[in-house]
Amino acid sequence: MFSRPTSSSMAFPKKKLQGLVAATITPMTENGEINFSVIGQYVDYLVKEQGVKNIFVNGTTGEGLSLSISERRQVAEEWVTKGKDKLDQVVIHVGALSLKESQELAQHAAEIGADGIAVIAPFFLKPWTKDILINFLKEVAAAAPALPFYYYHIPALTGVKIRAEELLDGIQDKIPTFQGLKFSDTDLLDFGQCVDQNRQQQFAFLFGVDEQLLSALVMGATGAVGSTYNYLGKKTNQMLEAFERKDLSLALNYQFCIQRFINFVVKLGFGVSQTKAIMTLVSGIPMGPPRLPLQKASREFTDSAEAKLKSLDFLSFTDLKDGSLEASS
Ligand SMILES: CC(=O)N[C@@H]([C@@H](O)[C@H](O)[C@H](O)CO)[C@@H](O)CC(=O)C(=O)O
Repeated sequence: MFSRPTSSSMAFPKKKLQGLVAATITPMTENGEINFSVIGQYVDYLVKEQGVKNIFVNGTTGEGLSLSISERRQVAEEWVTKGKDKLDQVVIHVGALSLKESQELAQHAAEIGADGIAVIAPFFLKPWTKDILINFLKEVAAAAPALPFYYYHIPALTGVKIRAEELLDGIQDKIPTFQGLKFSDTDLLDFGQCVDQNRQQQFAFLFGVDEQLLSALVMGATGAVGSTYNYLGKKTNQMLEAFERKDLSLALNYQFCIQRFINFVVKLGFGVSQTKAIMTLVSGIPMGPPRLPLQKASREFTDSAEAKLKSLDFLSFTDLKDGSLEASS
Protein backbone atom coordinates (compact mmCIF):
# COMPACT_ATOMS: atom_id res chain seq x y z
CA MET A 1 0.00 0.00 0.00
CA PHE A 2 1.13 3.53 -0.74
CA SER A 3 1.69 5.10 2.68
CA ARG A 4 3.73 8.24 2.16
CA PRO A 5 2.40 11.16 4.22
CA THR A 6 0.52 13.56 2.00
CA SER A 7 0.22 17.30 2.18
CA SER A 8 -3.22 18.79 1.79
CA SER A 9 -2.24 20.57 -1.41
CA MET A 10 -1.42 17.34 -3.22
CA ALA A 11 -3.75 14.86 -4.78
CA PHE A 12 -1.76 11.65 -4.62
CA PRO A 13 -3.03 8.68 -6.57
CA LYS A 14 -5.24 6.16 -4.86
CA LYS A 15 -2.43 3.70 -5.27
CA LYS A 16 1.19 3.70 -6.23
CA LEU A 17 2.09 3.38 -9.88
CA GLN A 18 3.20 -0.22 -10.15
CA GLY A 19 3.27 -3.22 -12.46
CA LEU A 20 3.55 -2.77 -16.20
CA VAL A 21 3.23 0.60 -17.87
CA ALA A 22 3.08 0.62 -21.67
CA ALA A 23 5.13 3.37 -23.29
CA THR A 24 2.51 4.22 -25.87
CA ILE A 25 3.15 4.60 -29.56
CA THR A 26 1.68 7.66 -31.25
CA PRO A 27 -0.34 6.24 -34.15
CA MET A 28 0.11 8.12 -37.41
CA THR A 29 -1.50 8.11 -40.81
CA GLU A 30 0.52 7.33 -43.92
CA ASN A 31 0.92 11.07 -44.53
CA GLY A 32 2.41 11.69 -41.11
CA GLU A 33 -0.55 13.13 -39.22
CA ILE A 34 -1.57 11.77 -35.84
CA ASN A 35 -4.22 9.11 -36.14
CA PHE A 36 -6.40 9.85 -33.13
CA SER A 37 -9.14 7.57 -34.39
CA VAL A 38 -7.44 4.36 -33.21
CA ILE A 39 -6.56 5.40 -29.66
CA GLY A 40 -9.81 4.08 -28.16
CA GLN A 41 -9.19 0.70 -29.78
CA TYR A 42 -5.59 0.81 -28.59
CA VAL A 43 -6.71 1.31 -24.96
CA ASP A 44 -9.04 -1.69 -25.20
CA TYR A 45 -6.29 -3.79 -26.74
CA LEU A 46 -3.83 -3.00 -23.92
CA VAL A 47 -6.36 -3.73 -21.21
CA LYS A 48 -8.07 -6.78 -22.69
CA GLU A 49 -5.34 -8.49 -24.68
CA GLN A 50 -2.21 -7.52 -22.77
CA GLY A 51 -3.49 -6.98 -19.23
CA VAL A 52 -1.73 -3.60 -19.12
CA LYS A 53 -3.64 -0.82 -17.37
CA ASN A 54 -1.05 1.93 -17.05
CA ILE A 55 0.38 4.03 -19.83
CA PHE A 56 3.22 6.45 -20.36
CA VAL A 57 2.31 8.92 -23.10
CA ASN A 58 4.53 11.10 -25.35
CA GLY A 59 7.77 9.46 -24.24
CA THR A 60 10.49 8.01 -26.43
CA THR A 61 8.25 5.38 -28.00
CA GLY A 62 5.52 7.98 -28.50
CA GLU A 63 7.94 10.25 -30.39
CA GLY A 64 7.00 12.96 -27.90
CA LEU A 65 9.97 15.15 -28.78
CA SER A 66 9.10 14.95 -32.49
CA LEU A 67 5.59 16.30 -31.95
CA SER A 68 4.57 19.93 -31.74
CA ILE A 69 3.36 21.24 -28.39
CA SER A 70 -0.15 21.43 -29.74
CA GLU A 71 0.04 17.80 -30.91
CA ARG A 72 1.40 16.69 -27.54
CA ARG A 73 -1.52 18.34 -25.80
CA GLN A 74 -4.03 16.69 -28.14
CA VAL A 75 -2.41 13.26 -27.81
CA ALA A 76 -2.36 13.51 -24.01
CA GLU A 77 -5.99 14.57 -23.99
CA GLU A 78 -7.08 11.73 -26.24
CA TRP A 79 -5.39 9.07 -24.08
CA VAL A 80 -6.86 10.50 -20.88
CA THR A 81 -10.33 10.67 -22.43
CA LYS A 82 -10.26 7.21 -23.98
CA GLY A 83 -8.61 5.67 -20.91
CA LYS A 84 -11.22 7.00 -18.49
CA ASP A 85 -12.69 4.16 -16.37
CA LYS A 86 -10.53 1.66 -18.26
CA LEU A 87 -6.95 2.51 -17.34
CA ASP A 88 -5.54 2.79 -13.82
CA GLN A 89 -3.01 5.52 -14.49
CA VAL A 90 -2.06 7.76 -17.37
CA VAL A 91 1.34 9.42 -16.97
CA ILE A 92 2.25 12.13 -19.45
CA HIS A 93 5.83 12.85 -20.40
CA VAL A 94 6.15 16.64 -20.49
CA GLY A 95 9.91 17.01 -20.93
CA ALA A 96 11.07 19.61 -23.48
CA LEU A 97 14.11 21.72 -24.23
CA SER A 98 12.20 24.85 -23.30
CA LEU A 99 11.30 25.15 -19.64
CA LYS A 100 8.25 27.19 -20.60
CA GLU A 101 6.95 24.53 -22.95
CA SER A 102 7.53 21.88 -20.34
CA GLN A 103 5.60 23.93 -17.78
CA GLU A 104 2.78 24.50 -20.24
CA LEU A 105 2.53 20.76 -20.84
CA ALA A 106 2.68 20.00 -17.12
CA GLN A 107 -0.13 22.43 -16.41
CA HIS A 108 -2.13 21.00 -19.27
CA ALA A 109 -1.65 17.44 -17.94
CA ALA A 110 -3.08 18.58 -14.62
CA GLU A 111 -6.03 20.30 -16.31
CA ILE A 112 -7.03 17.23 -18.29
CA GLY A 113 -6.87 14.93 -15.26
CA ALA A 114 -3.71 12.92 -15.94
CA ASP A 115 -2.38 10.84 -13.05
CA GLY A 116 1.20 12.00 -13.19
CA ILE A 117 3.91 13.73 -15.19
CA ALA A 118 7.43 12.70 -16.10
CA VAL A 119 10.35 14.75 -17.34
CA ILE A 120 13.66 13.93 -19.03
CA ALA A 121 16.75 16.07 -18.64
CA PRO A 122 16.99 18.83 -21.27
CA PHE A 123 19.43 17.49 -23.81
CA PHE A 124 20.67 20.33 -26.06
CA LEU A 125 21.84 22.96 -23.62
CA LYS A 126 22.41 20.49 -20.83
CA PRO A 127 22.43 20.72 -17.04
CA TRP A 128 25.91 19.69 -15.94
CA THR A 129 25.33 19.27 -12.22
CA LYS A 130 22.74 17.57 -10.08
CA ASP A 131 21.64 20.88 -8.57
CA ILE A 132 21.02 22.49 -11.95
CA LEU A 133 19.05 19.50 -13.15
CA ILE A 134 16.99 19.52 -9.95
CA ASN A 135 16.29 23.22 -10.41
CA PHE A 136 14.96 22.57 -13.91
CA LEU A 137 12.80 19.65 -12.77
CA LYS A 138 11.53 21.64 -9.78
CA GLU A 139 10.32 24.46 -12.01
CA VAL A 140 8.40 22.01 -14.19
CA ALA A 141 6.94 20.14 -11.22
CA ALA A 142 5.78 23.44 -9.70
CA ALA A 143 3.58 24.06 -12.74
CA ALA A 144 1.48 21.04 -11.73
CA PRO A 145 1.64 21.09 -7.93
CA ALA A 146 -1.08 18.49 -7.47
CA LEU A 147 0.41 15.88 -9.80
CA PRO A 148 2.86 13.14 -8.89
CA PHE A 149 6.18 13.82 -10.56
CA TYR A 150 8.56 11.23 -12.04
CA TYR A 151 12.08 11.79 -13.27
CA TYR A 152 12.74 9.98 -16.55
CA HIS A 153 16.37 8.90 -16.56
CA ILE A 154 17.52 7.96 -20.06
CA PRO A 155 21.19 9.00 -20.28
CA ALA A 156 21.96 7.21 -23.55
CA LEU A 157 19.48 9.47 -25.36
CA THR A 158 19.76 12.72 -23.40
CA GLY A 159 23.53 12.59 -22.94
CA VAL A 160 22.96 13.78 -19.35
CA LYS A 161 24.95 11.30 -17.31
CA ILE A 162 24.14 12.56 -13.80
CA ARG A 163 23.60 9.36 -11.83
CA ALA A 164 20.04 8.77 -10.71
CA GLU A 165 21.23 7.77 -7.25
CA GLU A 166 22.82 11.21 -6.81
CA LEU A 167 19.77 12.98 -8.12
CA LEU A 168 17.41 11.18 -5.75
CA ASP A 169 19.42 12.15 -2.69
CA GLY A 170 17.18 14.62 -0.86
CA ILE A 171 15.01 15.24 -3.94
CA GLN A 172 11.74 15.46 -2.04
CA ASP A 173 12.99 18.46 -0.09
CA LYS A 174 13.29 20.27 -3.41
CA ILE A 175 10.40 18.68 -5.29
CA PRO A 176 7.62 17.79 -2.85
CA THR A 177 5.61 16.06 -5.58
CA PHE A 178 8.46 13.74 -6.51
CA GLN A 179 7.07 10.26 -6.53
CA GLY A 180 9.35 8.06 -8.54
CA LEU A 181 11.93 7.29 -11.10
CA LYS A 182 11.67 5.88 -14.59
CA PHE A 183 15.07 4.31 -15.06
CA SER A 184 15.90 3.57 -18.72
CA ASP A 185 19.50 2.53 -18.33
CA THR A 186 21.43 -0.70 -17.88
CA ASP A 187 23.49 0.47 -14.87
CA LEU A 188 22.09 -1.83 -12.20
CA LEU A 189 24.52 -0.49 -9.62
CA ASP A 190 22.95 2.95 -10.00
CA PHE A 191 19.43 1.50 -10.04
CA GLY A 192 20.07 -0.74 -7.03
CA GLN A 193 21.43 2.18 -5.05
CA CYS A 194 18.39 4.30 -5.92
CA VAL A 195 16.23 1.61 -4.34
CA ASP A 196 18.54 0.89 -1.43
CA GLN A 197 18.89 4.51 -0.36
CA ASN A 198 15.23 5.46 -0.75
CA ARG A 199 13.25 2.50 0.51
CA GLN A 200 11.71 4.57 3.28
CA GLN A 201 10.32 7.05 0.78
CA GLN A 202 7.97 4.58 -0.91
CA PHE A 203 8.93 5.90 -4.34
CA ALA A 204 7.94 4.07 -7.50
CA PHE A 205 11.06 2.54 -9.05
CA LEU A 206 10.09 1.90 -12.65
CA PHE A 207 12.60 0.06 -14.77
CA GLY A 208 12.82 0.83 -18.48
CA VAL A 209 15.01 -1.83 -20.06
CA ASP A 210 12.50 -4.56 -20.84
CA GLU A 211 15.06 -7.27 -21.65
CA GLN A 212 16.61 -6.90 -18.16
CA LEU A 213 13.46 -6.48 -16.09
CA LEU A 214 13.93 -9.63 -14.01
CA SER A 215 17.31 -8.42 -12.75
CA ALA A 216 15.72 -5.09 -11.84
CA LEU A 217 12.90 -6.85 -9.99
CA VAL A 218 15.52 -8.59 -7.88
CA MET A 219 17.01 -5.13 -7.17
CA GLY A 220 13.61 -3.87 -6.00
CA ALA A 221 11.90 -2.42 -9.07
CA THR A 222 8.25 -1.75 -8.23
CA GLY A 223 7.17 -1.58 -11.86
CA ALA A 224 8.32 -1.16 -15.43
CA VAL A 225 7.73 1.25 -18.30
CA GLY A 226 8.58 0.00 -21.75
CA SER A 227 7.80 -0.29 -25.42
CA THR A 228 7.47 -4.07 -25.55
CA TYR A 229 4.62 -4.10 -23.00
CA ASN A 230 2.43 -2.90 -25.86
CA TYR A 231 2.60 -6.35 -27.41
CA LEU A 232 4.46 -8.57 -24.89
CA GLY A 233 2.54 -7.28 -21.87
CA LYS A 234 0.79 -10.54 -21.28
CA LYS A 235 4.03 -12.55 -21.38
CA THR A 236 5.77 -10.06 -19.13
CA ASN A 237 2.86 -10.12 -16.69
CA GLN A 238 3.31 -13.89 -16.49
CA MET A 239 6.94 -13.26 -15.60
CA LEU A 240 5.90 -10.78 -12.90
CA GLU A 241 3.45 -13.30 -11.47
CA ALA A 242 6.10 -16.05 -11.39
CA PHE A 243 8.49 -13.64 -9.66
CA GLU A 244 5.81 -12.70 -7.15
CA ARG A 245 5.26 -16.40 -6.37
CA LYS A 246 9.04 -16.72 -5.93
CA ASP A 247 9.18 -19.17 -8.83
CA LEU A 248 12.45 -17.78 -10.11
CA SER A 249 13.09 -20.61 -12.50
CA LEU A 250 9.81 -19.95 -14.34
CA ALA A 251 10.35 -16.19 -14.21
CA LEU A 252 13.75 -16.72 -15.81
CA ASN A 253 12.19 -18.83 -18.52
CA TYR A 254 9.89 -15.96 -19.38
CA GLN A 255 12.71 -13.42 -19.28
CA PHE A 256 14.92 -15.56 -21.53
CA CYS A 257 12.09 -16.06 -23.95
CA ILE A 258 11.47 -12.30 -24.10
CA GLN A 259 15.21 -11.75 -24.47
CA ARG A 260 15.34 -14.12 -27.43
CA PHE A 261 12.87 -11.92 -29.25
CA ILE A 262 14.47 -8.61 -28.27
CA ASN A 263 17.95 -9.93 -29.05
CA PHE A 264 16.75 -11.04 -32.46
CA VAL A 265 15.23 -7.67 -33.38
CA VAL A 266 18.09 -5.67 -31.87
CA LYS A 267 20.45 -7.47 -34.23
CA LEU A 268 18.25 -6.44 -37.15
CA GLY A 269 18.15 -2.82 -35.93
CA PHE A 270 15.46 -1.98 -33.38
CA GLY A 271 13.90 1.31 -32.31
CA VAL A 272 10.66 3.26 -32.37
CA SER A 273 10.00 2.58 -36.09
CA GLN A 274 10.33 -1.15 -35.57
CA THR A 275 8.14 -0.99 -32.47
CA LYS A 276 5.44 0.62 -34.61
CA ALA A 277 5.70 -2.16 -37.19
CA ILE A 278 5.61 -4.96 -34.60
CA MET A 279 2.66 -3.44 -32.77
CA THR A 280 0.73 -3.10 -36.03
CA LEU A 281 1.45 -6.75 -36.77
CA VAL A 282 0.56 -8.12 -33.34
CA SER A 283 -2.45 -5.94 -32.48
CA GLY A 284 -3.86 -5.41 -35.96
CA ILE A 285 -4.20 -1.70 -35.13
CA PRO A 286 -2.42 0.46 -37.71
CA MET A 287 0.35 2.46 -36.03
CA GLY A 288 1.55 3.99 -39.27
CA PRO A 289 5.02 5.21 -40.07
CA PRO A 290 7.21 7.19 -37.68
CA ARG A 291 7.90 10.87 -38.19
CA LEU A 292 11.17 12.12 -39.67
CA PRO A 293 14.02 11.83 -38.81
CA LEU A 294 12.94 8.22 -38.17
CA GLN A 295 12.42 5.95 -41.15
CA LYS A 296 9.71 3.36 -41.59
CA ALA A 297 10.76 -0.22 -40.73
CA SER A 298 11.54 -2.32 -43.79
CA ARG A 299 9.34 -5.12 -45.06
CA GLU A 300 12.21 -7.55 -44.43
CA PHE A 301 12.31 -6.49 -40.79
CA THR A 302 8.57 -7.01 -40.31
CA ASP A 303 8.62 -10.42 -41.99
CA SER A 304 11.57 -11.60 -39.90
CA ALA A 305 10.01 -10.27 -36.68
CA GLU A 306 6.75 -12.03 -37.50
CA ALA A 307 8.51 -15.34 -38.08
CA LYS A 308 10.36 -14.98 -34.78
CA LEU A 309 7.21 -14.09 -32.87
CA LYS A 310 5.55 -17.19 -34.29
CA SER A 311 8.47 -19.45 -33.48
CA LEU A 312 8.41 -18.21 -29.88
CA ASP A 313 4.63 -18.67 -29.66
CA PHE A 314 4.27 -14.97 -28.93
CA LEU A 315 1.33 -14.57 -31.24
CA SER A 316 -0.77 -17.21 -29.54
CA PHE A 317 -0.13 -16.21 -25.92
CA THR A 318 0.20 -19.80 -24.71
CA ASP A 319 1.62 -20.23 -21.21
CA LEU A 320 5.22 -21.24 -20.81
CA LYS A 321 5.83 -24.35 -18.80
CA ASP A 322 8.84 -24.67 -16.57
CA GLY A 323 11.46 -26.45 -18.67
CA SER A 324 10.28 -25.08 -22.01
CA LEU A 325 13.47 -23.07 -22.05
CA GLU A 326 15.36 -26.00 -23.47
CA ALA A 327 12.62 -26.82 -25.95
CA SER A 328 12.37 -23.43 -27.67
CA SER A 329 14.96 -21.85 -29.88
C1 LIG B 1 15.54 3.42 -25.54
C2 LIG B 1 14.13 2.92 -25.47
O1 LIG B 1 13.36 3.17 -26.36
N1 LIG B 1 13.81 2.21 -24.40
C3 LIG B 1 12.47 1.68 -24.20
C4 LIG B 1 12.52 0.20 -23.88
O2 LIG B 1 11.23 -0.26 -23.68
C5 LIG B 1 13.16 -0.56 -25.05
O3 LIG B 1 12.41 -0.35 -26.22
C6 LIG B 1 13.20 -2.05 -24.75
O4 LIG B 1 13.88 -2.28 -23.54
C7 LIG B 1 13.89 -2.82 -25.89
O5 LIG B 1 15.26 -2.53 -25.93
C8 LIG B 1 11.79 2.43 -23.05
O6 LIG B 1 12.65 2.56 -21.95
C9 LIG B 1 11.38 3.79 -23.57
C10 LIG B 1 10.20 4.30 -22.91
O7 LIG B 1 9.78 3.82 -21.89
C11 LIG B 1 9.50 5.42 -23.53
O8 LIG B 1 9.01 5.25 -24.61
O9 LIG B 1 9.47 6.48 -22.96
